Amino acid sequence: MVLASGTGSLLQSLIAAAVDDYPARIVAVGVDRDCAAAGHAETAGIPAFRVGLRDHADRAAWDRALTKATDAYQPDLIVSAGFMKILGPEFLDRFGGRIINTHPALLPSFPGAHAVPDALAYGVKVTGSTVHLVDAGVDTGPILAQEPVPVLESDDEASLHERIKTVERRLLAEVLAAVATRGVISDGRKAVIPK
Ligand SMILES: Nc1nc2c(c(=O)[nH]1)N[C@@H](CN(C=O)c1ccc(C(=O)N[C@@H](CCC(=O)O)C(=O)O)cc1)CN2
Ligand SMILES: NCC(=O)N[C@@H]1O[C@H](COP(=O)([O-])[O-])[C@@H](O)[C@H]1O
Repeated sequence: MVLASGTGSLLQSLIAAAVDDYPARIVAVGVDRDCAAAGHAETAGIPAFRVGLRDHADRAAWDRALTKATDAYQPDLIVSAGFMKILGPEFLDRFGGRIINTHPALLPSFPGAHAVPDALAYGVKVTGSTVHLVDAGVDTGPILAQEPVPVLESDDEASLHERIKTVERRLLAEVLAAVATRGVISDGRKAVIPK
């Protein structure tokens, strides 16, 4: 199960990876808004659903609806691949420990929805990609994998973000396969994928 909100290039990379003997299958795609990611799911013949915040009375109702829509597919794991909403307590109660997120920075640096422009504005020389378990905080969950990405003098947000995405597309597929195959051990702060 993949959650997305945007252009869906990371979703596309997971669709391309999840073939042959890859140890995971994408059972559905959930989005919170009309976005290209939903189109990629349709093109690939993968069921997709939309649970928009504005379609619900409040955040709790949205959380409940997203949980119900996701539960219908009985996913073993959930991947947040550019999903731009903070998952709420009902969703975390139901799927906690089984939600993987990819973040375009080296957490704990630059959490939140604007990591790439924040890193550029700060002037860091190295940023990167983080894959982590999702918890109730914002990008505070136990880290599963990280990889550095250099920031070039010539970079703008688009060029830097694309270079980070190139790493994310590979790293996310690798981490998902490892967790699907060997599971993950976490004490809530640190996480280890057994060898
Ligand atoms: N409970 C959690 N849910 C999610 C996490 C998380 O760490 N804990 N990670 C996000 C993905 N993400 C960063 O990697 C992220 C996405 C969005 C936001 C955010 O502030 N969203 C705002 C609305 C922004 C918008 O609608 O454009 C919000 O939810 O109010 C922060 C971090 C996936 N979910
Ligand atoms: N904080 C969440 C966040 O910024 N997520 C980021 O959204 C992008 C989605 O790319 P895509 O739409 O091309 O798959 C990815 O870089 C992902 O790390």
